[in-house]
Amino acid sequence: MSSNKITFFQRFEKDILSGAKTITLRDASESHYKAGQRVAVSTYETDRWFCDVLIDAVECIKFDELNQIHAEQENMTLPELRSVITDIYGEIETLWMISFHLVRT
Ligand SMILES: CC(=O)Nc1ccn([C@H]2C[C@H](O)[C@@H](CO)O2)c(=O)n1
Repeated sequence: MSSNKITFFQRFEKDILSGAKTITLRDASESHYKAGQRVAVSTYETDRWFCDVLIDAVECIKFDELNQIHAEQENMTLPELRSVITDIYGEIETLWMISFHLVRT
């Protein structure tokens, strides 16, 4: 089912609001977002809304294909990014890269 909402861990809020983070990598359960869709963003921990984003693209990517560019788009180092993903999803092969930009209101 399509959803006009996405959550992020609170620790990423600043990076999203500053524009430093422009992608997020999710599992198949969040592969339903579509380019052009406006999505409300809230914290995972308390469901507090903090911005809207516009989805630019949703692309399938393998964990082993993650590179320095993806890390920069996540505002992390590549080892940090790999570690964050493994902490959240365990050993995962297929990810969905959701590219987005902030809607300034
Ligand atoms: C519930 C859930 O899975 N929430 C998530 C998943 C991922 N993220 C962030 C963490 C990294 O920056 C990227 C890569 O997965 O996306 C998140 O904030 N919340």
